[in-house]
Amino acid sequence: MTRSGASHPHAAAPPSGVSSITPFRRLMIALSLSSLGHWLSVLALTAMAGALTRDRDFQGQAQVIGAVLVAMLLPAVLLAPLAGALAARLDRRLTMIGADVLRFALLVSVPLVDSVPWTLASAFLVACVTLLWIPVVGACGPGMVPEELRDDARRAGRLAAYGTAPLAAVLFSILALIASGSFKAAERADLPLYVTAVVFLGAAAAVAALRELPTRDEAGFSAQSAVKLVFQGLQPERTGAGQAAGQGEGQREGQAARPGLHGLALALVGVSLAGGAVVAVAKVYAHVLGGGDAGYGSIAAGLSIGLAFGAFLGPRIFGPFSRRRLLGLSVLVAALALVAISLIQNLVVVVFVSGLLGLAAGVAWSTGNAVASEATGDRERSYRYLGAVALITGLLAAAAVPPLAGVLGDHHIKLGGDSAYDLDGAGLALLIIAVLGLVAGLVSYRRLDDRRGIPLLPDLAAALHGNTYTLPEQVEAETATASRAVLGRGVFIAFEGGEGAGKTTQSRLAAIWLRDHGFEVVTTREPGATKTGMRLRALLLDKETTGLSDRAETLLYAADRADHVANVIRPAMDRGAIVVSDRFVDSSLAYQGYGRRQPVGEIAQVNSWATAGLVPDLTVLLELPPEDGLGRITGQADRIESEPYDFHDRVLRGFRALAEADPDRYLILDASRPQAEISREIQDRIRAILPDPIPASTEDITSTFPAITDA
Ligand SMILES: Nc1ncnc2c1ncn2[C@@H]1O[C@H](COP(=O)(O)OP(=O)(O)OP(=O)(O)O)[C@@H](O)[C@H]1O
Ligand SMILES: Cc1cn([C@H]2C[C@H](O)[C@@H](COP(=O)(O)O)O2)c(=O)[nH]c1=O
Repeated sequence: MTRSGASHPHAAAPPSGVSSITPFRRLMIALSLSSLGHWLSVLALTAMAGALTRDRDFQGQAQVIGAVLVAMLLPAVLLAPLAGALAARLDRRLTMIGADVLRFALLVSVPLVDSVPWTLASAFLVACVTLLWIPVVGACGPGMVPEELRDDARRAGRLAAYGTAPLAAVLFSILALIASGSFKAAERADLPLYVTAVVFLGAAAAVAALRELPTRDEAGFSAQSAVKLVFQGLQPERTGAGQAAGQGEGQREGQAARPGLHGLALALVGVSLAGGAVVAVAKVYAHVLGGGDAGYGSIAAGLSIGLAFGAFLGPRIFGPFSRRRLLGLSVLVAALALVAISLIQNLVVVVFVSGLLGLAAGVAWSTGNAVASEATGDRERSYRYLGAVALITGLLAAAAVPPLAGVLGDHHIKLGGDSAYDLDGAGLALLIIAVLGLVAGLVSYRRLDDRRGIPLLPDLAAALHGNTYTLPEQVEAETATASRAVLGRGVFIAFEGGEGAGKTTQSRLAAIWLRDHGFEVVTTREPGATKTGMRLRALLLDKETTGLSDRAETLLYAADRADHVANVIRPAMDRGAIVVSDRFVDSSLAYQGYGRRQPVGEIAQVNSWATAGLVPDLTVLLELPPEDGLGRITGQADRIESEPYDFHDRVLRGFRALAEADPDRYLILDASRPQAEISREIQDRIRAILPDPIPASTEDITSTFPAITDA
């Protein structure tokens, strides 16, 4: 049984316009070229290692190629903070141009020197230079756009940095095809190296043409140790000496209370291991399957194209499906794809199944990011954490899988009669990693699953149709709950949104409309609906209240809410009234969680206790850009309204994330539209949750609908 997800009449369009800022656009061109060079250099240097070891046995060749990958990943794991600190002291333009020219020179030198040690050394040096380049671009980009476009700028940067990977793989395959038809075996790896070098030269020229680079004085450099990020996990960040001294216990409790985060780490490791293992042996595996370097490039292309599609399409296709379930499932699909890659020894099949593995990994990446952001309330930090887990797992895969393939060696398995099955070392190593991935997938699915008892297949099928699956007995129970509303159980409707979005206006309009149709309605608000609440409101919103810690603020809002539920909401609902509240728990999740960057999961727990688990039957989310909402407010801004734009922007995004995570409970509306239009949509939705819907025809016939105007 399914029910429709919340209607989304207004999908908050991200502010557009970064591409119209010429210096930023030019920087993105330079970043795209440099990133293209980076991805090409990984393929070209590993191909060179393969060419230089072509006379060695499988084991020797796999190990040298694995060593090149390790040399290219190790600096990012060990030296990122050092490189960040160094880059911050250097001139930005010179660093970027110098880094590109250096990479050009290193790549040209590799075929000229033509030795394994120099190829390894160059791989390491190219990666070190890349490490200097990355923080400079990271620091320049956001400074070139206005504050409100910073998120867009970050997204554009990530697209340029990662979106070029599939292009690089396709280009490499084409170059490898050309080289195989034109050069001797010993020289076939040279062409991709020279082309990569030229791409870096192009990136240097693009930076040289960029006159408007911010100077070195501006802040914005950040490069954290991947190891530290992984060990720190998604624990709340310690921000002060007091916290460090006194809150260890609380943090441990918080971590344990955040459901699914252990499953999250395991899922990320599982999927990165599967992807990393394919990359680690793709070169030798393609050779075993008779594909040469073009085959190697095709496997990389399959993987990276799948990854891009998965990351982009996953959240769109599986919209209403539980993200936690989806994360566990995508790890299982990636591991199963790896089983197929290891056993079906046909290059074309391997390329396509690599695409499937990439697709699953992309879905896991975007879903993992959403799950982590939801738990921490900090998208950037979650993103960095995911990147660090993928990097370290990739490094381990590159270091361990090729030697494992060599040690395992080839196996000739007799299947009875004349038939036999050949399983080479690479295939066997991939099979072992696939089994590990399956275990990680199963355990993480169990730990992450937040819809236990709901069968998976109908749930998935409903999600693909844009709906959320509901058990028949659940629907009956919900209908019965609604029916009891007029018989003594009440209905609870909350209005949420940023400052000046129109919550007070719309909650009043809804209440008038409901009363007009005979319901007992209690309108209320947070904070400050009770006597104690009014004192808390004064304390919380008074600008004289300075130095209030984020945790104390959260608890004061929760205290107001506890009093509100116990003395106003519950009693009204118990006598069957409809309660309409201007703000409820989601305000704390959005303001104190996303706005103040505190863990959303922990705030939800505190509030669940404070409200004895009360959840609105419907939450109307009024979305309005902060500048518009704050512009609507007349009079002095209070303590929260006075927070910077960034804060209110995080709050807006926080509300959206909450609504998207539970679409059935929300009605998301574009609050910039005329009041009457908004209130009409709210009435339609309220009608649907009332036990005895007010027939629209009644209104038409009797014209009882009051002419409501804003007082
Ligand atoms: N749809 C609308 N279009 C234009 N103005 C509106 C709209 N809805 C409300 N307003 C006006 O915006 C101002 C703020 O509205 P309202 O007090 O309802 O917002 P709010 O979300 O409750 O604000 P706050 O966060 O301060 O509680 C009021 O002057 C109101 O008349
Ligand atoms: C319930 C709640 C509120 N806030 C903030 C949001 C607003 O800035 C004020 C309340 O003012 P309003 O004019 O009545 O909307 O408080 C919050 O930060 N956390 C909460 O839980």
